[in-house]
Amino acid sequence: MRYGICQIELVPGNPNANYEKIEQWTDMVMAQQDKPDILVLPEMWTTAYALSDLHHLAEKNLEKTLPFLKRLAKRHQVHFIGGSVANQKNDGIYNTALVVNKQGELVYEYDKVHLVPMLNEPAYLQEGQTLAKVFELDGIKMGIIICYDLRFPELTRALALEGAQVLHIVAEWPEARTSHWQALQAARAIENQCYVVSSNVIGTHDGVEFAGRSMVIDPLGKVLAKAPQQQEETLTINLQLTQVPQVRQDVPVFKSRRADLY
Ligand SMILES: NC(=O)CCC(=O)C(=O)O
Repeated sequence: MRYGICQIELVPGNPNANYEKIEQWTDMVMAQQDKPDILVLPEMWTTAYALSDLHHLAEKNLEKTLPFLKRLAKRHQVHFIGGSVANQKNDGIYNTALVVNKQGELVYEYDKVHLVPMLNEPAYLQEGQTLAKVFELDGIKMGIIICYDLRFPELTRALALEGAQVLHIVAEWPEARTSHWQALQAARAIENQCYVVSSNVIGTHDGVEFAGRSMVIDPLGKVLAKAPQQQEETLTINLQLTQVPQVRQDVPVFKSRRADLY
């Protein structure tokens, strides 16, 4: 499966500018001879962290982003791990991730369950109430979590126990905690013996500098690709996804784990 991973600088509080950026990026990446099968976008990519403006910027029930991604998916015959967006539901605004397949169908939707206090999310957003679940693209079981979720190993373990072979992390992770960003992704890959694919942003907003360094890590924890800190970048990489069963056989942590004790 060939991946195209988006690392960009967002325009905070300006969804139209960000839709335009993502459309241009998609058209550019899909114009390559060796086209990706799957594209990965970052967290809150329509608005960025313009939290105090979300009451008028958040879209209702994905009414803008879903048709937008469906249109691009069908135009280019490509799957989207569609990052996340500020999503107004009946009882408040959620940080909602979405996955759209190349037929233009919504495959999966997930509301971030761990809101990040360090970026003040709990003051503006509602926390999701449903555990992240596995979805399939081209017959491969996968999962998606959103940024701060990375700190909670239980969430990724639940996805791995459901059979996820690839974990996607869509993020706006700050530069101040870059060492955590890198170490935790490697830890999730190693302990769950799965691939980790992440998309982060660059730039600075409201005094917070973002870390970039979007990554691809294999099930042994080896970094296969890494974007720089302060540069827009597209990571393109072929993942054979054959390594997971072999690694799980060689180091059988899923057989050795004591589900009877914890
Ligand atoms: N957008 C986020 O969830 C940021 C997470 C973060 O800053 C951290 O975990 O540290």
